[in-house]
Amino acid sequence: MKVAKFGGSSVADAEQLEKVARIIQSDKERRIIVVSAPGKRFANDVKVTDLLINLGESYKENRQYERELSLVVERFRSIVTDLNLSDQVIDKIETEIKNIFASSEAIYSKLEALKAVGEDTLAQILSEYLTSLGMNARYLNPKDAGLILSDQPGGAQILEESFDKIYRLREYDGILVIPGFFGYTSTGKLVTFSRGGSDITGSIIAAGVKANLYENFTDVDSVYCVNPTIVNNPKEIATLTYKEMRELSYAGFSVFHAEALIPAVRAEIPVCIKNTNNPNCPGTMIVAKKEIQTGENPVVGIASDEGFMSLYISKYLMNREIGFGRRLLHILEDEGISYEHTPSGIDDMSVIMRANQMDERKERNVIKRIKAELKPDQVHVARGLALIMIVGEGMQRQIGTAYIATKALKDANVNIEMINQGSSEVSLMFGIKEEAVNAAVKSLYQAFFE
Ligand SMILES: Nc1ncnc2c1ncn2[C@@H]1O[C@H](COP(=O)(O)OP(=O)(O)O)[C@@H](O)[C@H]1O
Ligand SMILES: N[C@@H](CC(=O)OP(=O)(O)O)C(=O)O
Repeated sequence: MKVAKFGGSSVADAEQLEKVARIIQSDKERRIIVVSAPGKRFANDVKVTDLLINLGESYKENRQYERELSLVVERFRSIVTDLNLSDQVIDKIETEIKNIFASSEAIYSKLEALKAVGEDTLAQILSEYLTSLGMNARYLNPKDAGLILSDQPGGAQILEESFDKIYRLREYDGILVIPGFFGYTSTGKLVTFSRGGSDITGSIIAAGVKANLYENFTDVDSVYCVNPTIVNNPKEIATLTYKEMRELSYAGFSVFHAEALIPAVRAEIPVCIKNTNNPNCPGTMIVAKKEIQTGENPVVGIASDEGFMSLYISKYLMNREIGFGRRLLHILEDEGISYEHTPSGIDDMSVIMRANQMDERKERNVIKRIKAELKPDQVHVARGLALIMIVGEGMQRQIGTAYIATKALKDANVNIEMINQGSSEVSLMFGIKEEAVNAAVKSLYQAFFE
């Protein structure tokens, strides 16, 4: 049995959905289908999830929202019309959205429910379309599929008890179409994963039913060794290990959600990234282990991501002060801030975190508390930081990777603000200024792959 997830680009319009139907039809093993909400049809288009978020913002701020609502409805209407389906589902969307607004739930719960309308509607449309083509397909709500999630709106996580129920989906002999991106808490409240989270739903379902393969259909032929929007026609990656992909997706390979691998890894389900627009292309396989041939490039990929900041603290004799790091991290914990890395020296320590977690108010609080409680010699914040991650299991055995990387950065005239080698030696990370990212990535690509 295979679980196939189709991303926003694969379900963006009727033409894409026709391709999706052909892919499902061409392999009887594709029994469970997970879908995103319609994504962008062209460069400046707006994803349905973003249309829903805009609608929610207008509602929350008591503004007129008829225009935002009609953008959502019209997007689905054109799909339904082009696929020659009944427009029953269109009437339902409007009613459902109005019911969400009229409910007595807290505003944040209403906005969560609203965000899920894109996936939920598309799954119903696809199921109806597959049925119209003579396939035995059925829409299944995530609650009925057994997706029980933690109560963390916009960042929910799967609860262990879900998996036994999901396993029972194997018993159904037709095709199940399940909306991605959301599930329910044990008290029945709808919660979403973080953005891009349909990948996570697919992985959970694949792990739950113990699928032979989790196929993740998107709009590129494979995972490339570097972001294709930075380097033209980069090399394709045929096989990656779970560990490599986890590092790369965390560090900016947005083609696959960073949290989506974990369920598949635990159940040892291989993952294949494939192109809906070119389904005969083999794509990229993500597996538990791979043989590393002698002479093979130790680096498989170079990922980059922007939007980080660092909090720098220095204090003479910090190394002698027991509990300094713990107290610093505790201050961040109190403000609800998670951190990514903590490079440190004898008398100084930096905490690297995503900048969107710390607005000006939080920054003032954090600095005030650090000054009062830790009495540092210096404390300051630097925004506009980008992280570049060089990844490859082969790096464990290869001498000179850091040399090649630092030379490439020097050749591109890029200043390194921070270096961190992961303990597993599978990744090497550099912190640089955001404006230098493209030049740095291009130079690193040349050094390792050309
Ligand atoms: N290393 C990479 N390899 C392939 N695609 C990448 C990589 N890094 C970023 N991407 C981007 O990821 C996009 C696919 O992810 P996404 O837009 O989330 O797809 P979907 O709509 O299928 O969910 C590609 O179009 C590509 O621009
Ligand atoms: N539609 C949701 C979830 C998702 O996975 O979308 P996509 O497959 O387009 O990345 C989002 O935009 O976040």
